[in-house]
Amino acid sequence: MTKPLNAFIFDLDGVITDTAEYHFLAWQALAEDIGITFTREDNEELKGISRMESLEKILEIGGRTGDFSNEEKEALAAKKNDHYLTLIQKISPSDILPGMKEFIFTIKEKGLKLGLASASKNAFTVMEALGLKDEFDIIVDAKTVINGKPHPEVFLTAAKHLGVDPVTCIGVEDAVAGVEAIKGSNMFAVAIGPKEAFPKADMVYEKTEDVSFDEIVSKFQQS
Ligand SMILES: O=P(O)(O)OC[C@H]1O[C@@H](O)[C@H](O)[C@@H](O)[C@@H]1O
Ligand SMILES: [Mg+2]
Repeated sequence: MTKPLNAFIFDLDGVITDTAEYHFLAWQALAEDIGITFTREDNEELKGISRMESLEKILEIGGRTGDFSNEEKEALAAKKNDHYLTLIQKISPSDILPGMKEFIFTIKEKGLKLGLASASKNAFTVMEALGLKDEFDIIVDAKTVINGKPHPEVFLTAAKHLGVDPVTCIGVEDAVAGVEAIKGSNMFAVAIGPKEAFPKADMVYEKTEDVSFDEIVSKFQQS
């Protein structure tokens, strides 16, 4: 008997579009403003992590934990978000990462459900700009859940809204925290990025253009 497959649940930033780069640029500018050197390597740890948690990590990197009041931290996070919103203003459907549009439409053609599980409060804005908002059956973002990734809540909420059992879902992520959230939800995890970064993923593709629907489904069936 083949294992039932009902849905694919995607992360957004860094999987469907390269907003991960814009998050990095906006954080880097903010870090510089407060005298902190923030590198691309540091940024890897922030992928999938909420806005406020990301700020805390940056302050930790710069040895400035405790230097700012809660109000000041809110203001810093708001400043980063304003910058990020400026950077994403130009996003259009041409910014969908290579192979992802075809992948998403194959999933739909096969009659499977599509969900989005994003740690971003800007997920709807970005999905709208990409022209993908109405293609997804459910979008769950950071505004609708209490616990951020690596907690499984965002993936479990998406599965619940889709009316499917998490074990019949495949999650797609580019963040270590995200893969942890998928596995914590009892879903099959596909990671995008360097193989060595994702020991917990069921499958890893280095780049989005390498993603193969048939290969993923076959590995899922064998799992
Ligand atoms: O600040 P936002 O848009 O709510 O995003 C929160 C987080 O969203 C995640 O999707 C990104 O991977 C993180 O880098 C980002 O910090
Ligand atoms: Mg991501």
